[in-house]
Amino acid sequence: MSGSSASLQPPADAVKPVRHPDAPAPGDLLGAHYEHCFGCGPGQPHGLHLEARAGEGVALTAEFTVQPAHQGAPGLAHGGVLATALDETLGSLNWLLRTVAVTGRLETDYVRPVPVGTTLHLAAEVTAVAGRKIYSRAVGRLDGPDGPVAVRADALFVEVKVDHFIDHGRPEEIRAAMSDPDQVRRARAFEVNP
Ligand SMILES: CCCCCCCCCC(=O)SCCNC(=O)CCNC(=O)[C@H](O)C(C)(C)COP(=O)(O)OP(=O)(O)OC[C@H]1O[C@@H](n2cnc3c(N)ncnc32)[C@H](O)[C@@H]1OP(=O)(O)O
Repeated sequence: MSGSSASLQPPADAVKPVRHPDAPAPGDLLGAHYEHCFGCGPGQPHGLHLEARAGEGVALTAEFTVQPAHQGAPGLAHGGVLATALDETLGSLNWLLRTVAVTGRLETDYVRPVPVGTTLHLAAEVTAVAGRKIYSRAVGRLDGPDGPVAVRADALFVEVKVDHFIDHGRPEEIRAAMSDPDQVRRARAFEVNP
């Protein structure tokens, strides 16, 4: 059974998403947007280390291998960790739009358990944009990109200004991220907002 709530249905005036001309080429790895991101950052020993790769249009694929640190029930991935994998994958789509946005709503269907050691193959796309609202969906499969569906999500991201992070984040982390020598990571976090 599946079906997302009314607030995840794009309104009548929603438009198709437009891939930014400077978006990474299809097949390119996106890389981590922040060293300490629990979803993708290399500086998080127990993080997901999710790797996303640009697709065609405003779509991408990602992979995440479930580690022992990600268990909920014995030998199985924790549901919150799987939601994180979906959130991170969906959030990465915003780099293809060159929009800074945060998750407003994330609805997840858990279809099959995901064992430790499994690589989850995720695919996500933006379906519509309405003003600051970005509608997207993702699916995660076992055993390969065409394997059985394990998880699904529909989401609404909301575009924010860089002030969102400056106003709400801790100054020490904001300062460190702003002085990250990796220009792409800096741009993804702070410099792409109009
Ligand atoms: C820098 C690179 C980032 C890469 C991210 C990687 C993946 C990780 C993604 C995340 O996990 S982000 C962290 C988790 N999310 C948050 O911490 C967000 C916390 N929430 C907020 O900061 C605010 O609630 C939010 C910015 C989402 C919205 O507040 P605003 O005051 O800016 O907007 P507003 O409340 O006016 O809502 C704007 C529109 O979105 C709609 N909306 C907002 N939240 C909604 C919601 N939860 N459900 C449905 N609709 C929602 C709202 O109804 C409205 O629709 P209309 O324009 O049609 O009136």
